[in-house]
Amino acid sequence: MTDRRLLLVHAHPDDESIVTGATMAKYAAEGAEVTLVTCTRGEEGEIIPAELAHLGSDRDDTLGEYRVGELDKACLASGVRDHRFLGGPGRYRDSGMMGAATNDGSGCFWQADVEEAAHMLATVIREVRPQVVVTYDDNGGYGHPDHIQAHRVTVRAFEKAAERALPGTPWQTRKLYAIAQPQSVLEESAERLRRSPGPFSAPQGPGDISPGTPDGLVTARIDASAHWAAKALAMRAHATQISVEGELFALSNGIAQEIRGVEYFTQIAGAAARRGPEGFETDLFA
Ligand SMILES: CC(=O)N[C@H]1[C@@H](O[C@@H]2[C@H](O)[C@H](O)[C@@H](O)[C@H](O)[C@H]2O)O[C@H](CO)[C@@H](O)[C@@H]1O
Ligand SMILES: [Zn+2]
Repeated sequence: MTDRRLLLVHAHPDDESIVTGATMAKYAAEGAEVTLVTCTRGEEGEIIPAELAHLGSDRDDTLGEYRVGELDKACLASGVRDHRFLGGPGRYRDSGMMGAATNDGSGCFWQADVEEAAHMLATVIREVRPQVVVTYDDNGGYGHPDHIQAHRVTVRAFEKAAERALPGTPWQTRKLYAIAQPQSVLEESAERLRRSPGPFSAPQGPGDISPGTPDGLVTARIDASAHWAAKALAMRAHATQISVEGELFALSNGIAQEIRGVEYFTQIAGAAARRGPEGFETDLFA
């Protein structure tokens, strides 16, 4: 089926591969049109390779441009052929972690006018006309301001795109999903990693990885295990942010995580889902 269109909204170059890399690769490989919208260029990120430390915001401040190149390679690995930056490259700057002074920067995404940003995103939605849109939950997954803002902007854009008051042809996306990490999955993963963290530090508990999603809120389980290698290759492309060793990875905090081929979602708006015998949807387009 070639008329399936999936649009994903992520905060920084790296998020798309870490939490939805397998799902994107699966649907792209199956012939769906996959559009990725990234809200910032990740200018405030930490840098893992010492030889690239000069790119940092406290030195050359060229990490954003460098991460655009990393994202291009990651999209090639996952088969994503349509990528946009919200408002164009550099329109919104990475806000830094919650509480950082950079949260107050006038051009950062956390300070964006949500209506204005949602209008930009609604324009993309009306152009792409996706049946399915994916972004973060209202906590942004783990409380990063850019992730929280991406959720807010996407929810508003989902509504705006369908509003007749907005000039142009309305588009009602059929289903809106938030990325989920079931707490039971995180607990099992953290236990395995506590025993075998590879070359990284062992998480002390699931909370070292993510707050996670209560299992009862998870509505879709996408088994994209066949596309695990594409996800791992895409994650390797983000070398300033992610270290990959075998089936494990770590962000700049050095804490071991598993590269998972099964990814989970919570439907937050749209048509009622048809769940399978295990209580999950197994196809976002179902
Ligand atoms: C996955 C993700 O959202 N990464 C963000 C995040 O990066 C984290 C941040 O630098 C934190 O201080 C580290 O401990 C952690 O290991 C990093 O993953 O925030 C960055 C700044 O906003 C952002 O650029 C990066 O993409
Ligand atoms: Zn992020």
